[in-house]
Amino acid sequence: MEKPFANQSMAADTHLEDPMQLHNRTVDALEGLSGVHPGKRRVHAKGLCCRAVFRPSGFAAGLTIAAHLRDKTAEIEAIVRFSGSSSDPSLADVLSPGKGLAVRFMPAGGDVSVLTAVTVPVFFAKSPASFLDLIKEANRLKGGGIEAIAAAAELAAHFPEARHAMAHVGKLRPPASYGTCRYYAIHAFMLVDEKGNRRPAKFEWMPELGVETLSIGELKSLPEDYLERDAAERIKKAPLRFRLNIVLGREEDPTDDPTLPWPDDRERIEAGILDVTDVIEEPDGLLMDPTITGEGIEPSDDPILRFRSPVYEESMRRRSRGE
Ligand code: HEM
Repeated sequence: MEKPFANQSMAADTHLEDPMQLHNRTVDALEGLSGVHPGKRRVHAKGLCCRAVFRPSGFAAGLTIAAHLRDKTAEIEAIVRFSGSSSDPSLADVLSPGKGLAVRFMPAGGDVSVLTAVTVPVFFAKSPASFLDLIKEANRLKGGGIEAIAAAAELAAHFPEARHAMAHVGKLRPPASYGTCRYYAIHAFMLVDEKGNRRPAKFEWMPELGVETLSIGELKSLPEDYLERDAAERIKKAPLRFRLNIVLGREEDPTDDPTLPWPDDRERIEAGILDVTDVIEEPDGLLMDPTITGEGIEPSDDPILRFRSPVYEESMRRRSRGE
């Protein structure tokens, strides 16, 4: 069966289906959160780029022909970007609620594959239109000077589909390190095997150092960019290591709604180990579009996943013009 979009971003397709340019209006609304910061991403504005190597375990070879997941003797080059979720690049690390880990796998002779993940397992909205409504509402509440906690309560009341994500965000504590977070790619993807069989799966990164957060007492003396400093210091001594889990979905598990978690007991396969080895300057034109999956992994029918492609391209277009 033809595999549409397997090796390219989905931006062009969504442009055709979207004469209203919802993605443009969404980027406008994201800019409303903390203003325009020239040259910066419209969210996840503050980040640290690193070089990494991924070593597949080979356990996923029966499930997918993806070049970076099959061969257990391979060493796959990767670029990693850790980030804080805020739209404001000057916000102190401790104040930015979620953290991100975006990985660009670059297998020799195979397709590039991007995996973006954050420290909450579900998303706030199940459709692009409701996401835009939610951001507009967040902007309105901010304009009204409502305090953060009251604003969050109001958002949760107006957007019931956001309740799981809000509950997770409410429980987040500042991490000890980018290397001590568990990161979830949230969406379902379809794994495609040699015979063309497709099955739904999710991805998550487990930190080798374990999950570690900071106590209130430890927060007092932290520099604003403590996470970047910590990562740079740790990486000088030893790679930051993460294990990639593939979570296998069952027929009844929703693939089109990123606000809903899958049950905890789903089978997990350890697909490989990522070693983050060096801090680097951000390469020009780095775009972590999650619909760039490469052969062997396809975006699912999740409308948020597909929508992210034109949004990220628009954010990239603006920031690369220095806007
Ligand atoms: C409607 C849904 C979403 C919108 C509109 C959105 C928007 C954006 C934008 C505009 C950027 C900056 C892109 C760039 O300039 O390169 C970004 C980055 C990012 N987003 Fe999203 N996002 C959405 C959903 C998600 C979800 C579900 C996740 C978690 C899996 C996520 C994780 C990230 C991460 C980790 C980055 C930083 C990527 C990097 O380091 O380059 N986003 N997002």
